[in-house]
Amino acid sequence: MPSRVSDSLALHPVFQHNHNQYLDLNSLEELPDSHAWSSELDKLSSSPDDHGESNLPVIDLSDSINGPKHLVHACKTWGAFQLINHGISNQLIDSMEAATRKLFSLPIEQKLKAERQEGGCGYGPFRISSFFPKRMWSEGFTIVGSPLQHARLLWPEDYSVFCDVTEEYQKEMKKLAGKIMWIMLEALGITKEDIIWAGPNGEFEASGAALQLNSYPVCPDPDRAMGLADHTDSTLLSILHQSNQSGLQVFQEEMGWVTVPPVEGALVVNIGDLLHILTNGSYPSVLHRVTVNRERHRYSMAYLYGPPHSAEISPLSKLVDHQHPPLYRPVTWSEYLGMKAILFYNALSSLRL
Ligand SMILES: C=C1C[C@]23C[C@@]1(O)CC[C@H]2[C@@]12CCC[C@@](C)(C(=O)O1)[C@H]2[C@@H]3C(=O)O
Ligand SMILES: O=C(O)CCC(=O)C(=O)O
Ligand SMILES: [Fe+2]
Repeated sequence: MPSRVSDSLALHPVFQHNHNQYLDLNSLEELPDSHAWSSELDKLSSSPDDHGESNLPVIDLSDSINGPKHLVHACKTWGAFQLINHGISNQLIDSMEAATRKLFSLPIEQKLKAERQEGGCGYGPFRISSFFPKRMWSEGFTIVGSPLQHARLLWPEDYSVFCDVTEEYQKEMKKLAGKIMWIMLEALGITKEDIIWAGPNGEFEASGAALQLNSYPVCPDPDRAMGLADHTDSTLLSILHQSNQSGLQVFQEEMGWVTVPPVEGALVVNIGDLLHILTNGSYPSVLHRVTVNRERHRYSMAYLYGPPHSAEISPLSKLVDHQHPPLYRPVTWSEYLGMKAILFYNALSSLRL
């Protein structure tokens, strides 16, 4: 069987890591015991289940004939795909990646000035870290709305460049996410009238989102380290840019862990738990994780897209009948994020009817 942390954690104890003792991962020549995952996992990079290359479909958004049907097929079979010709300019993506690199290259003491507090925005380990006995080989920065408050702490003289690029990036990602949502939903026969919270024009104006910037420094012992442990996103969908270094893997029932190599100009889209609920399981959320390497520092930017925080999400009535009863009870995004923080791998199944 493929190595999944979810398989080995029957119970989900919450580990209180001492994050006051931040380690500067960029300066370590050996893997400290606090970051050595070998006892929890099979070898990460040389697992026989890792095919080493991606079969994740590459979808061309500019192909109006075949694009939508390929996209929908990818959602049903993989829960993820790579998207090309998506309309987001290379220049904007490059600027956002440059801002991400600039942020993580700050000295650790400086980054800690913008440390994330309980579940909010700012610099720190992944929110799911407390479910694991070992620490991950990564650092993150979470942005919800404007990063102004934190950017001011990081660059007192020069925060506007970071704020401007994140604002523009989030604006463009929001439009793209809405577009992808409608391709997926229309294929299931869903129209604008079926989703009240999509707003009068169906533009998902009030949708919620977070922008998660991630850094995975080079690692002295990558086979025993974990960049980001396996998880599903608590979103409708997530749109990811990865720098030119592989590391992301998606879990596919028949193949195990499959590496998603960076494809020039492509964004990786993956289905989250809320779209799984909304579509009554037609589009399943996908388990994914990140491995690390000893050659190149890897960066990623994940746009985590969800419904308005207080909208009740439940299986769409058009997708439900006698043969297909609703599989999940209604839940709001806020409520679900709270559940994920306590139940983690069991959050989705706890909503099963
Ligand atoms: C909107 C959100 C999804 C997220 C929790 C958050 O409030 C902001 C950070 C997101 C993230 C990114 C990395 C993986 C993840 C599981 C985590 O620990 O923080 C996701 C959360 C999620 O999707 O549940
Ligand atoms: O870094 C990556 O490739 C994946 C990041 C991710 O899964 C996330 O931020 O939710
Ligand atoms: Fe993720």
